[in-house]
Amino acid sequence: MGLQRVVPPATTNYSRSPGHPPLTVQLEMEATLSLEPSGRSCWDEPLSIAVRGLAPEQPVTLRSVLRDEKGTLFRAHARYRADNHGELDLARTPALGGSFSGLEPMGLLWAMEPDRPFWRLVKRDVQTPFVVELEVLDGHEPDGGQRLAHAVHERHFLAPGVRRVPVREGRVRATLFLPPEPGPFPGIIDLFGVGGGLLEYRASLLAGKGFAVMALAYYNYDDLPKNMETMHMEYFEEAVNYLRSHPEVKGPGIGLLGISKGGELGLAMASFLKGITAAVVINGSVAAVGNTISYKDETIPPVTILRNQVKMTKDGLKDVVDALQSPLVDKKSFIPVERSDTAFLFLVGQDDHNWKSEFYADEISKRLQAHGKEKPQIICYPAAGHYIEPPYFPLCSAGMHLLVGANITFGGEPKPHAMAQLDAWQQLQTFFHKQLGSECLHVSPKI
Ligand SMILES: CCCCCCCCCCCCCCCC(=O)SCCNC(=O)CCNC(=O)[C@H](O)C(C)(C)COP(=O)(O)OP(=O)(O)OC[C@H]1O[C@@H](n2cnc3c(N)ncnc32)[C@H](O)[C@@H]1OP(=O)(O)O
Repeated sequence: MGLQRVVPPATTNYSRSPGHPPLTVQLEMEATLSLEPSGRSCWDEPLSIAVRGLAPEQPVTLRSVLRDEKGTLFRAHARYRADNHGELDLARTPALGGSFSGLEPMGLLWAMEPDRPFWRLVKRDVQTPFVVELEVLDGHEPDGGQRLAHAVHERHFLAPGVRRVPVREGRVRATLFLPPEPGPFPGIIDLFGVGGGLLEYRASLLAGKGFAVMALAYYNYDDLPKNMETMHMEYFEEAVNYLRSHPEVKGPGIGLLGISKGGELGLAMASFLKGITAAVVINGSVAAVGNTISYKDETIPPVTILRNQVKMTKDGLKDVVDALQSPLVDKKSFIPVERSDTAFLFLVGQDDHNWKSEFYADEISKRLQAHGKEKPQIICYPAAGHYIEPPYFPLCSAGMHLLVGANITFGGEPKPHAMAQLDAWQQLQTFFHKQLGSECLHVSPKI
């Protein structure tokens, strides 16, 4: 359902000839809220949102809400004023304040905030959509005005025709997403970070862009280890071999995508394992952190934790950005990236407070070049934090860190972080299409 009824009557003055009093006509206009595409769309797709049938210059408030699968509500609102024709198009009209201000056609999604502190928007079951409710209220009180129009929109994580295949092969625990037939498709392994489990939403969205993407669990899932102790590269090697030999995956090499701890593991895979053509690392570390990485008879020990460097923010959160020893000091913890022939793209939030992502990317670049390897591409996003997600996920700037055991700041400002997510999503697709030799699909960079 894209649009719905409503309304109080709008009053319009029609001036007749000079000398006659104006004729006042009561027009029974219905305010409508329309979304394009209507009814449903993919989570990473931009939406056109417009309201029609308002009075000229009418002040209104737009509100959005969605409920996550654990029952937490995420909400945003913004104040607007209709134009002279009683219309409001979020692509042309700036918000006057609220959860965001200025021209933000998708602000009602990316600026959402949870009603539960330190809660992050996570999609657990990609086979169901998030249902977003939007409403238009009369006036500028986000909680007060009469409801003028209302719409319900489904945001899906599986594009039409994308296939979801659970994988339980040897030790590998994963879910493979395949684009609509026919293949073969460039293959990518997708890794999340500390917390473990099997998060599928990024892989499912990316499969909608023409890639065979395997979301790979590595701990705290099914019969995998409950905790991260030693990360054995042999497990990841099995996953790489599985994907490379899949009949719908195009060879010869595959891609890796990893965020945070998943980025660190991606780097280790690209350093130790064969068959990895391209890797995108989102805010990853070049040092082993919190656990040992091992492959055959080699081990990379974790960097030292500098507990006395944990700071407290003015909001009472821990800031751990200085709490890891430099891998230039703890040299044995530096992942041997110089062994890799993989093409790298580093996506860096310059306000990452989890760890020093920009420093790590620069050190990797220096190390690769010093060994005659290809210079990696590094894209830095000012004021973006640690959790660079697919487009329109609201910023999670603080939350429980399972390695620290306390709420920490992850950094980032909502607007620049949202812009970073949008750009990063385009950049990584372009990079993978180029490196893995597929045709570049058209993607429109709009927020
Ligand atoms: C003083 C000492 C100093 C030491 C100084 C050390 C310095 C140290 C430097 C930094 C070191 C960085 C090291 C790597 C940095 C990363 O890797 S950052 C993390 C990146 N995270 C990811 O990529 C996501 C990974 N996955 C996940 O987080 C999990 O899959 C999920 C999403 C929580 C779901 O897992 P699950 O097992 O199904 O979750 P569930 O059983 O429902 O809940 C588990 C816990 O998570 C919480 N949770 C669940 N869903 C959510 C949600 N949506 N939002 C928030 N919390 C949630 C629950 O409340 C629950 O907490 P408890 O009740 O147990 O307290």
